[in-house]
Amino acid sequence: MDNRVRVLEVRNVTRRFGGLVAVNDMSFDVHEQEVMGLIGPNGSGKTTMMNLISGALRVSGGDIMMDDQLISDMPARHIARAGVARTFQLVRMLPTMTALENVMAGAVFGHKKLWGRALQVHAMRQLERVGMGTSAHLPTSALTYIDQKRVELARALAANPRIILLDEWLAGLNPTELRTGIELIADLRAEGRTIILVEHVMDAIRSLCDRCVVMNTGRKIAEGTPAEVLSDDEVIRAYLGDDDD
Ligand SMILES: Nc1ncnc2c1ncn2[C@@H]1O[C@H](COP(=O)(O)OP(=O)(O)OP(=O)(O)O)[C@@H](O)[C@H]1O
Repeated sequence: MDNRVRVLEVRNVTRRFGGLVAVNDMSFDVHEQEVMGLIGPNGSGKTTMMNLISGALRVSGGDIMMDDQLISDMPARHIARAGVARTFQLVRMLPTMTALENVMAGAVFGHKKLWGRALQVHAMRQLERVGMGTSAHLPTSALTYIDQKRVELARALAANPRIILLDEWLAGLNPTELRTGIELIADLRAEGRTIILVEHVMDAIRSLCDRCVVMNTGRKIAEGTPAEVLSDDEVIRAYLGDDDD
């Protein structure tokens, strides 16, 4: 019997850009406290799928449910309030604002409204959570890349999300930073959060993901544990084809 609690249900979701079908009839579930990897070659539709979940893009067809709420009909800010937070492939922060101010801005999108001193304390806790407490008052433009990524994660956490969408959050890190990053994501799962990550770093996929959904040209071509999908013939062909491009 499957005892896992489903938090997100993607059903027959399609997204077109003019004549291009970037996401084509995708269906998958995400369970509570699971790290689910959304993987696939470049241009296979992963970021578009994340944008559909967060509401940054509207679906052309199909449904996305979170618990019993139909989120694919909601504007992005309502989806955020329902408990979905994200980081971006390219770090997006206000460079002249301090780390703390950026994280405070993130808290505003959450489902728990905080103001003034309480907001500041809450934001500071999130920075400490990602090891950035001592840099709280630096402008984000003065931070290294990994530190900017940490602040971005703290900003996502400030909304106290149930589901966190990480789009290549581990990309561009050196091996030591990568280990720290992987531990941080594992800790988030341990504290009860559900994580969907788009990732190309195979070590991270192997060590973090409970399950992976593999996309190629907008479609799901495999689903299973990292070991299962990474030994799947169609998945191997899709990745090799990508290398030939
Ligand atoms: N706003 C857009 N308008 C038109 N086409 C788009 C748009 N966004 C994405 N696409 C196209 O949709 C397809 C899927 O892109 P997407 O960025 O989702 O892939 P991806 O798997 O995330 O790729 P990568 O691993 O390179 O980030 C690509 O062909 C891309 O050019």
